[in-house]
Amino acid sequence: MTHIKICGIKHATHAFEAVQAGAQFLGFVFAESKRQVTIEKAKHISSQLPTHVKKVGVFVNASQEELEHTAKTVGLDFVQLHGDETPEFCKQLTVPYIKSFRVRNESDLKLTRKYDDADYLLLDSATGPYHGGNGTTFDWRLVEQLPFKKDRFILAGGLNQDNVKSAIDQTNPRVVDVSSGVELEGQKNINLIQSFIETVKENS
Ligand SMILES: O=C(O)c1ccccc1N[C@@H]1O[C@H](COP(=O)(O)O)[C@@H](O)[C@H]1O
Repeated sequence: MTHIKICGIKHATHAFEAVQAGAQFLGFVFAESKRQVTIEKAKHISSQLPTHVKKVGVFVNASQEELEHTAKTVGLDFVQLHGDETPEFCKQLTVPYIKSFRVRNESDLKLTRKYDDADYLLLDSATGPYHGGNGTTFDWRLVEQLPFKKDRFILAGGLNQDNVKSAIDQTNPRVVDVSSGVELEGQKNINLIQSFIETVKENS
C-alpha cells in the first residue's frame, strides 16, 4: 500500500482533515517558503495529532542544532532535507531523516547511494525556482534506475489527483508526497486533499 504525505500544513483543520481521510505523514515547512510555519504553530498542531501520524519538518541547509532543536520542540518524527546537506552532515544527525534529490538525469539518482543511513530518499523535480514545492514533475521513467529499495522511496514533485494514479503505476513508491497539488489559489484545499487521498487509496 502506498502511504501519503500531505506537506505544507499551516492550519490545524487541514491536518485533521488529511488524517481523517487517511494521510500517514504530514509535513511542516520551516524553510523559507510561502508555506513556512513557526515552531510554535507547528508544535500546537502536532500536539493535537494522533501518534500514528508521522510529523515531518522540511528544511533547506539548516544547521544540525536547528534541526535537532526543532525536531525535539515540535515532536517531529523525521526531518526532510532539501538543500546541499552532505552525507557526512546527515550521518551526524540524531533525528531520523529523509533526504531529497532534485532529479534531472540518471547521475542525480546515483547520488542517493551515499545516503545509505537515510530513512527515506525523496525524489523531486529539478524544475522551478525553489528548493521544493514547485509543483512540477520529473521524468518518472528515471525511477527504473533507482539504486535503492522501493521501501525507502518517496515520490514527490507536481503530484495531484489527476496524475497520481499513473505516478503510482509507473514508479511504485512507498510514499507519495504532495503540496502544490492540493492547493487552490495558494491555500490548502480540503476537497483537493480528500480527493488526492481517495485516489491514492483506490489505486494502491
Ligand atoms: O513546499 C515548500 O514550500 C517547500 C519549500 C522548500 C523545500 C521543500 C518544499 N516542499 C516539498 O517539495 C516537494 C514537492 O512539492 P510539490 O508537491 O511539487 O509542491 C515535496 O516534498 C514538499 O514536501
